[in-house]
Amino acid sequence: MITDARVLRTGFVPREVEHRDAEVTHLTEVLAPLTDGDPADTTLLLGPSGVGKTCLAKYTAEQLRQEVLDVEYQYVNCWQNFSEFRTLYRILEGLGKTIDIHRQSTPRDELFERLRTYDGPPCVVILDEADQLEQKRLLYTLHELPQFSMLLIANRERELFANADERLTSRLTGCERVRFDRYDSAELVSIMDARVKRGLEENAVERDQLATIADAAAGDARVALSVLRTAARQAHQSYESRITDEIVEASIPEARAERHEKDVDTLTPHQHTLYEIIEDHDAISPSELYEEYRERTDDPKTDRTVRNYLSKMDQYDVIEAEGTSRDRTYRSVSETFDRIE
Ligand SMILES: Nc1ncnc2c1ncn2[C@@H]1O[C@H](COP(=O)(O)OP(=O)(O)OP(=O)(O)O)[C@@H](O)[C@H]1O
Repeated sequence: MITDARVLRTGFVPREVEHRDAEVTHLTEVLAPLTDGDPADTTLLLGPSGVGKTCLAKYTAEQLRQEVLDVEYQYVNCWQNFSEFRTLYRILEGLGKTIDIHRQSTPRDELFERLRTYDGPPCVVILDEADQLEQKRLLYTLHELPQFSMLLIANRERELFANADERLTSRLTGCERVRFDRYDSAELVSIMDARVKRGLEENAVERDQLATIADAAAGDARVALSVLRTAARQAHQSYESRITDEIVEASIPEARAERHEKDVDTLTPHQHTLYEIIEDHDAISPSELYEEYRERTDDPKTDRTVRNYLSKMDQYDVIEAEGTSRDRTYRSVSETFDRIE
């Protein structure tokens, strides 16, 4: 059944991306100055979840690295490395510049200094979920340094600029933007089909079944591939020679639940506390939520940071099993926040 499990994994960067020619061309043009040794403009990649922003950023940077030997790229997920120190550390670590740096005691300015004095090959820095960075000074610094070219990935521009000061906002408002729309069903089918050809035995899944998965995924390739992976694994474990319709039907909620669990695993301790409070209530007002969070936490974040977390959590309701109370709570909390803003 499964001939190459790697190609079904979420983090897999395919050799060819499907249906994103215009976006690939745009990004390649943005990065073109690097082929002559010049820095590229800072670029924002914007769009909802699962539309290929991360995949295309990595793919284009990889293509460039194959074309120009003397170029580096570093990828950091700011959702997991939300503090300035952690993101800086990850970039320097990738560049082999963290010798002698102690996570507890090295001052942040020392890390910034290492970034400024970096004299290796030009480097493309991909900051995924860049809106989650708590402090945005790092963006300003990277934007100013000619050794680095930044690709900033976020769902919405508004969140990316949320706690940026005027200096940074004025720098970034003029930068390049690549916008991504949701896929339609036929596009999702061909994204899955390319993986099926490389990762599953022939005739393991029918096109109609891929269409059913695509409809359930509602434009999100991450969800579509996750359902496909769950179905293939299920068929494999049941010694089926092909994926049955029943397996497809069962895999849709299962993949959503699995995805949700993984998302919860990636929450930071503060985000986790918020998540737990929301879980404990059928509905909760933003002020009650913030109060309870302050009570449960020794070093609470500001109200604004908390709102930022919540708007991020709101995304999970898209992939959450339909109609659970948690789902509704997320929606009501973040909608209320939206109304306040
Ligand atoms: N055009 C494409 N061709 C092939 N695979 C794709 C394409 N778009 C997305 N994928 C695959 O779909 C999955 C989700 O894509 P990706 O992580 O790039 O989405 P995203 O827009 O960055 O979403 P998120 O905001 O949730 O991180 C990945 O496994 C990726 O490889």
